Amino acid sequence: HPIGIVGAPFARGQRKDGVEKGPDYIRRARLVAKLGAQGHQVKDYGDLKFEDVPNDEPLGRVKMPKTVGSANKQLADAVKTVKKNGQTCVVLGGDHSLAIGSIYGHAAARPDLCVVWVDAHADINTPLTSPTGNFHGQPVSYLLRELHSKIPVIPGFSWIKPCLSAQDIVYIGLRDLDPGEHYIIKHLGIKAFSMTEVDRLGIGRVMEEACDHLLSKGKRPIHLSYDIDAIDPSVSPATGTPVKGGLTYRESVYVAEEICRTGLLSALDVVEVNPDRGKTEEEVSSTVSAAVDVVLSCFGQLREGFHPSNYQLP
Ligand SMILES: N[C@@H](CC/C=C/[B-](O)(O)O)C(=O)O
Ligand SMILES: [Mn+2]
Ligand SMILES: [Mn+2]
Ligand SMILES: [Mn+2]
Repeated sequence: HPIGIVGAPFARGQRKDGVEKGPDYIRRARLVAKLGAQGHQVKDYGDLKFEDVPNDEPLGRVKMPKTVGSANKQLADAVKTVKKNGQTCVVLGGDHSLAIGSIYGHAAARPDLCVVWVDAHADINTPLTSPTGNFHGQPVSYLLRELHSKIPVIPGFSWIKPCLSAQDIVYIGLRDLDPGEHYIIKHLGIKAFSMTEVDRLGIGRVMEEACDHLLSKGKRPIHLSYDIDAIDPSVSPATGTPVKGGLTYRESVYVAEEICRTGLLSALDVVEVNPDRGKTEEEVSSTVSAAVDVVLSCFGQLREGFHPSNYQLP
């Protein structure tokens, strides 16, 4: 499939400046050229322009709801357009609150989608369970039908209707959850492979079981929402909420290789790359290059090697 790239330089889902630079740093690592070299037709739609909504009062602990709501409405429309154009959509973040718009817009075009959420965190706090009020820790709660009654009316969010059921999402990489999130995952029976399962089963079995769970009733489009903080901070330190004991570089690539192998990848978010959180140039480049390798592996880059179909041995 052809690929459509959307830059989403958004930071208002959390409090640490710099994550809005993610799209720029990933593009500067030549993502578009590298995807082209892999034989893909790539259209780069450029960066969305996000403006703070004026007099955006906090709602309890929840900060800048109108700004977050309007940015995600804008992103939802952009993602829907990319899908209507028959492209696999790649959203470059920006913080993880963007998954609200990305998944909503994707579901508008492909209502039968399922979600693979790769993250140290579950991002499933409701506004009432959130310990920080940061929206990047809440996106999944707005998308799940089963949690609809637990979400209060929020200015700027009236456009959102839940578009996912609990069995339509699988988590990989979890290792830092709040009590409310753990309660929700257990009570809704959401399939979750924390780092304990990654250690116990190995990433091979985890991917096998994750795909079996989501695709047991037949093929359907996959939305892969990849938070760079799923990967161990020794590989990707330049991010807002690093947590030790994460995916190795090899595991982070294997996840993408296996999603690619399903042939069902329909949209990808790569979020939470924050160049300002790298203590050294090397930390920033290591984080950005991990993000680029996740994308390239989602679109066919293989460690076993590759040769063009028309290759002639000289
Ligand atoms: N659970 C914490 C951390 C949220 C982390 C969000 B991230 O996964 O998008 O990095 C919160 O709710 O504030
Ligand atoms: Mn996240
Ligand atoms: Mn995270
Ligand atoms: Mn984060």
